[in-house]
Amino acid sequence: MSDMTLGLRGVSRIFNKGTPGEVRVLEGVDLDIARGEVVGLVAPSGSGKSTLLHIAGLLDTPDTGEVRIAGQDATRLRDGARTRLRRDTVGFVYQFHHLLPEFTAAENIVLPQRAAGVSRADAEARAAMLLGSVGLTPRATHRPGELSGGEQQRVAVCRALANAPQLLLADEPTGNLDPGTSETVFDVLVRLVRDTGMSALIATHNLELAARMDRVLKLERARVIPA
Ligand SMILES: Nc1ncnc2c1ncn2[C@@H]1O[C@H](COP(=O)(O)OP(=O)(O)OP(=O)(O)O)[C@@H](O)[C@H]1O
Repeated sequence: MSDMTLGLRGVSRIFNKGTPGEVRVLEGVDLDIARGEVVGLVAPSGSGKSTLLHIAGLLDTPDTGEVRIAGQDATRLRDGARTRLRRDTVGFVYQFHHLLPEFTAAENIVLPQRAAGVSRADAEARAAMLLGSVGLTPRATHRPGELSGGEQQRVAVCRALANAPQLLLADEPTGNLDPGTSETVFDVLVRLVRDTGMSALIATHNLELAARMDRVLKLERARVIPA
């Protein structure tokens, strides 16, 4: 098994190529994340953070370059195989929770497991365990609209970890929260990542939070470099 959870080689992404509106967002990006490594990504708004995370998480494909996840070259896979690799290895946390409003906190964590073929009993047990680990057992039957912003985001963290991904990608996971709540959600996120030994790439504007990670990178002039 590869010691690298994520490897990008020479990744470029150019929107509206060859037109007056051409945007060169990523150019020749190289990035490796080792197993168990927690890496911060600090980048100004509009610099290509989301584009990079989408490519790393197989939601978008680069114009050139290679994306390897868990030892597999994703750029060579057909759509169905890419989707399966994403489902089995990557978890996402976004700035806004994107929980399904009509389902309870527990159901939001059960559903991705059911989609991956886990039995209802096992999925419910894992959802209960995850909610317990972020201090939300008393909120398991609440719908997202009945939860605070910090609680919603803690549920979103549990959902991202539902299928025990090898790689967690987080795009400003606390960007929508006040400083105190942001701290709590961030602590929960990093603790769960460390406890399970997964790798993470966490984009944040918050330099204090970024400093707690193993390594901090920045995105500058379409390249990823040490911060
Ligand atoms: N589908 C697209 N078509 C054209 N341009 C795009 C597309 N997606 C992103 N861009 C442009 O690429 C640049 C990077 O966008 P991206 O969303 O990756 O930035 P970001 O760093 O995540 O910004 P923010 O922090 O504000 O979300 C921006 O200038 C954006 O306008």
